[in-house]
Amino acid sequence: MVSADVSPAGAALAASLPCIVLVGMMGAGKTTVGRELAKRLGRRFVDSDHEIVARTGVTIPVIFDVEGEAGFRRRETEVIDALSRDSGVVLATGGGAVLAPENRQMLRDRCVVVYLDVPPHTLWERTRHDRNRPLLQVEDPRGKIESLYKARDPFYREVAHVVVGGGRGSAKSMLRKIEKALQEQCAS
Ligand SMILES: Nc1ncnc2c1ncn2[C@@H]1O[C@H](COP(=O)(O)OP(=O)(O)OP(=O)(O)O)[C@@H](O)[C@H]1O
Ligand SMILES: O=C(O)C1=C[C@@H](O)[C@@H](O)[C@H](O)C1
Ligand SMILES: [Mg+2]
Repeated sequence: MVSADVSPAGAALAASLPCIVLVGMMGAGKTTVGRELAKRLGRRFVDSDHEIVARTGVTIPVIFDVEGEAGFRRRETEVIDALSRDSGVVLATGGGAVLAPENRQMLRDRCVVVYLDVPPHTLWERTRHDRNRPLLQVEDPRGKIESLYKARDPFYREVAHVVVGGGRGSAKSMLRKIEKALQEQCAS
């Protein structure tokens, strides 16, 4: 179903690209911007975290409590495998989706992958009051974001076809940058 927000340029872009995937750290805006991007392109929006919650019927913190991070990662791989087969979606991933080599391979092979590169201090500002991210429920969440960013940035870059920076900008400005980068990607 094509929404009223879809521009002719957006529709043309959507038609010429496979599954579009957003990767990046917790708080990078994958869910927020991904939902808007899907509207602009007239695509269905899917989110691997939301799908895991829908399939299990419990929250992500509960999955981490019961099955540990390893259990959550197994579910994440299953869901990414299922969702990335649909070439007509915008897929927002969880922040750790790039950790498994098989996930990186699937995403890189099947999709156009966009890395939202947002600096740690901005990530911290956006996530500091949120209790829904188990990896940040530690004594020094700010330091944890910095170390996760350092460890994961190479994986995000490895899997990405396009890197969009400028995390201080509004969600709207991120959206514009992504659309421009995707248009360039299409033209190349
Ligand atoms: N460009 C932006 N400017 C300001 N606030 C933003 C921007 N993008 C997202 N936010 C806000 O930051 C918070 C986190 O955003 P969001 O949930 O989209 O991140 P995410 O990348 O999906 O994180 P996760 O990996 O945990 O799912 C939300 O409160 C959202 O409203
Ligand atoms: O960065 C991460 O490892 C995570 C990010 C969230 O999107 C969730 O997928 C979960 O909280 C783990
Ligand atoms: Mg999200």
